Amino acid sequence: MKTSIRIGTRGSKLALWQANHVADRLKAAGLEPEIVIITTKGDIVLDRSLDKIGSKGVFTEELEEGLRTGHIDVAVHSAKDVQSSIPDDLELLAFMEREKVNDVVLSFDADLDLNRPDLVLGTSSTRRRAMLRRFLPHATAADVRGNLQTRLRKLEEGHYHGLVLAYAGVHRMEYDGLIRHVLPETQYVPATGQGSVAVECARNLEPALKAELHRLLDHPATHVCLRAERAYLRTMEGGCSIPSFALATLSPDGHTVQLHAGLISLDGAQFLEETRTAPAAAAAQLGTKIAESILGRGGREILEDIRSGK
Ligand SMILES: NCc1[nH]cc(CCC(=O)O)c1CC(=O)O
Repeated sequence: MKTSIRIGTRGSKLALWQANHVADRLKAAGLEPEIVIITTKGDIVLDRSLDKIGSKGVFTEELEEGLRTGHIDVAVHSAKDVQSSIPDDLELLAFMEREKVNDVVLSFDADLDLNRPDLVLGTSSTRRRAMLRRFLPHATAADVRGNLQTRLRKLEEGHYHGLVLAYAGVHRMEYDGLIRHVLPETQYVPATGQGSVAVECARNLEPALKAELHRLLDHPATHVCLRAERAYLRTMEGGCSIPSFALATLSPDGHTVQLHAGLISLDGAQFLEETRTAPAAAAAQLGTKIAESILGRGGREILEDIRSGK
């Protein structure tokens, strides 16, 4: 088995944190990781919101090409940014242990009151925008793109009172001191995969190496949860551009997976959600079942409205 591993990653600070997280694990096991930075379309196109760039996998395509050519051995992504179906010649070899899943509100105002009538919150996600319309209808959601550092700068410049972000990224960038509110995950249900790091490789990577990387990096409990959430998203046929949400949890004995998932209309008026449990071995079927149910209960019409730009 070869021991030098080329780890492909985007160049943002969060992406590099994730890649270093992987590299540290591999180093501790006696492997020799090397980090290779690859720029993706999502890093270049910053003047349009993500749902308007159009193609799925805006943060992953160039990395996947690197896996195919052998330029890199593994690609590291935020699990949330990985498309629900990946190409046949590639595979997700590990989902790393999940960080706390909540969304949080950051502000330079230590006393930021979410009930102030003129509240403006920065967010780039359709899911968060729709949830804000539902749970904080007086608030204005301002679109914000760019990496976390850019968003923080815009917050500092006063473009909005607060910024809604995933706790995971905030914590990894050590911005915890700016967290003013932790949004409850029962209302602001996170996006599929939020808080976990995904490791992808070519299907034909050396089998012994693949097995070793899986053993060193995969967190089985997180993997089961992501299997349920990703099956849900796959059946929803959505990328990061639809306001769907999914959060799975595994019982302490590891036998039962619970999935809370759904879809919210852009205006926040319709909030379709469902929670069910299944044996851990049936995690994927659970995701598919909930998605089919949500689609049948009006989800199909919500997606149609979004696609036709209503
Ligand atoms: N879509 C961008 C993205 N991808 C992963 C994270 C945060 C960290 C994570 O959930 O892994 C973020 C930023 C955010 O949503 O605040």
